[in-house]
Amino acid sequence: MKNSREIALKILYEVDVKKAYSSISINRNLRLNVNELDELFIRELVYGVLENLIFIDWIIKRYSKVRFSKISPIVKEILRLGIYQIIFMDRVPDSAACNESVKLAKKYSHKGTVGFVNGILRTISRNKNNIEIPDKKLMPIKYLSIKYSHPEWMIERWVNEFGFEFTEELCIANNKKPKLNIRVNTLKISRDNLMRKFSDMGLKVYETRYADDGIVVENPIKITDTDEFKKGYFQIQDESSMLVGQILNPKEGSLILDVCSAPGGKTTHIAQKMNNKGKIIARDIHEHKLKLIEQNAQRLGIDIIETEVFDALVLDDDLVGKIDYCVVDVPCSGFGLIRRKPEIKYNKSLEDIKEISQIQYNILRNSSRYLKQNGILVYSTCTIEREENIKLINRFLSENPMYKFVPIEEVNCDDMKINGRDGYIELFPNIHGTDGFFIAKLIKIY
Ligand SMILES: C[S@@+](CC[C@H](N)C(=O)[O-])C[C@H]1O[C@@H](n2cnc3c(N)ncnc32)[C@H](O)[C@@H]1O
Repeated sequence: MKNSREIALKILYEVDVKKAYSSISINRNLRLNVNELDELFIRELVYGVLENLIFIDWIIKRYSKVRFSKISPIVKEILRLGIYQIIFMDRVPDSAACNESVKLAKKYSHKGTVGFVNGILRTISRNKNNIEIPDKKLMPIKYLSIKYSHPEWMIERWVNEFGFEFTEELCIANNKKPKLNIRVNTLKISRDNLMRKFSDMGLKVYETRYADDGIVVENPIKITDTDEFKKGYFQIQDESSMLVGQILNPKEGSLILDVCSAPGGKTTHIAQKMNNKGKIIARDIHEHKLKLIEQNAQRLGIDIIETEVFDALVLDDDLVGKIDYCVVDVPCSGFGLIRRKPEIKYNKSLEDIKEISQIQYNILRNSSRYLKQNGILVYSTCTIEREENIKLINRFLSENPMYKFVPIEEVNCDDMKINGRDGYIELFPNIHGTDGFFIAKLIKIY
């Protein structure tokens, strides 16, 4: 059987070389009879390395006699794991970190690399309190990039958009673990009653700040194994994403179109808001993902959702002018989710943002055509990139004068941190404690 470090190595290799998603690779590899303590250790190793990858590689480049590009992928992962333990994990003695890394090198690489791994890790261990990074004043972008492991192009963009201090706070928040948020299924139970049940189970819970249906769980257990989950009392969903249904605020009996709906977090919430009365057409381009909506809807006791495979980039003439509410939760760069999926930082480029924002615009333009007069459209992304958010909406409104913003009244705008009066909200992990998110609310006026 593989030990914890071997499993972490396998996951990191899959994420880096095979471009797997960390969450999917972790879940797949942890299915194999791993006990709870080992699971926590593996998660800490994997997320720790991914969160601090640029900093860790900076250290390798400083101390390695072999050029970084010449180090084989598997040896790189072994070094990264070793360095993470030495620099960030006080409870692992450096000697154990070195010895275990050497064992991995013996097993997974050729003999020649064993001495290399041993030598570099012991040198780093000796120098770990004197690792220099670029100067904050002289090279501010490089400083933030290496200290918080975000690519330079991303930092430069954010510093221009949000300023240096904000960007530093954002990077710090991006490297922190998010708290588990769940959405109460008010079709089956009230928030108070579910909180009481959770407290009785020994869970520390409190209400989400902005979302009416959300609960924060401080000390989660395997919550999807509970009877409460199986009975459909709740759904796992970040607070930011719950605000889409809250802001859409649909009337019972309406006809809703959700053009990018899988896996259905928002669709099922909207059905809940409609008291399971009316009809929701839930579309997505991927058939296998639509099955997840159907499974969730069944568990939650919802039967007003009809799923359909449909490409939102294609205009469906049959629905033009027929929809009361349209949800446009587009695919995006995902930079609001760095806390959950740190590899996002390294897998996307500036070109990807340009490309995805054109797709988003085309999806929005088609979706807007489905609204009746006075119909409402909510556009959302899980990114903080303004090119995919407010700049895109402003362009849409200037080219399509029959739509305008609707002031958002469904979220407490007296809270100075959130302002929806102009018809949109931006959420940031460093300010709101949520995923980075954008929601705009539009109406078709003629
Ligand atoms: C942000 S996710 C949607 C999340 C979902 N609304 C929820 O709350 O669970 C974007 C979705 O868009 C889908 N998608 C991507 N391109 C699409 C297209 N051209 N037409 C329809 N769906 C698309 C993806 O498969 C993905 O499920």
